[in-house]
Amino acid sequence: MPEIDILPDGDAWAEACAARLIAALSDAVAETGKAIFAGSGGSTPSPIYARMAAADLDWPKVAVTLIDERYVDESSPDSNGALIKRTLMKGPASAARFVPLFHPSVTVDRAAAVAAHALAAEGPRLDAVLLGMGEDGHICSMFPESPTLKTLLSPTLPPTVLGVPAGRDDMAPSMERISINLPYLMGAGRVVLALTGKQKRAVFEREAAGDPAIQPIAALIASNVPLEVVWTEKA
Ligand SMILES: O=C(O)[C@H](O)[C@@H](O)[C@H](O)[C@H](O)COP(=O)(O)O
Repeated sequence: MPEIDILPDGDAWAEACAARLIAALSDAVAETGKAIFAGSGGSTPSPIYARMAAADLDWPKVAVTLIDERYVDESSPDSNGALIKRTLMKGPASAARFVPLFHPSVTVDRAAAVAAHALAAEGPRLDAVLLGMGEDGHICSMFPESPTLKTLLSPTLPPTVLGVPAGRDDMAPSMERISINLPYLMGAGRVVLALTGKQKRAVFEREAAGDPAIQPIAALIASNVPLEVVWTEKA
């Protein structure tokens, strides 16, 4: 079971998450002249993005992408691209370059293939990743009941981006999605899993002890993803 870093309140929690991610990006810029950040959607990351946006970083050298996206363009309220542009890429951070996962295409799988190509062109690894977790235990678009789950969790594939079909029950996404796979997380510099609330902590502890073949959190742990879990009770 990975250690959970427990923060006293929402401010300290958001600050701790942002500081870890910014440190990883800053180290990557110093070492390689560039850095890649992949962020989550959902409601959890906004206060973290607000703090990252205020950080002193060489933003023109940073590429910002997503760990997953709904198959919608940025005019949709469900677009993670629109969310990250609005909450992270503002002020000095607007000088970063956005690498979308959504591309208009005939099918979600074709769009994912275009995204995989574009992301591979940015470099072999993500320097900093911010993950959120749903109360069903999903991270990225790795949903318990999705037919794409096994492929997304295969540790032996190269890092890539895959299309995820919509499903009918609560354990599958309600819309088509696009997601990075487990090997992208295995090769990442730092991976912060930002959690809030008693319920998510209980889900995390249950999932961590689960089956790596079908439970994403267990798969991350089994594959030695450099996971840093940062929790506070109330954000
Ligand atoms: O929805 C998304 O874009 C992310 O793919 C998803 O993994 C998210 O991080 C969790 O569902 C948690 O969402 P909340 O932060 O809203 O609880």
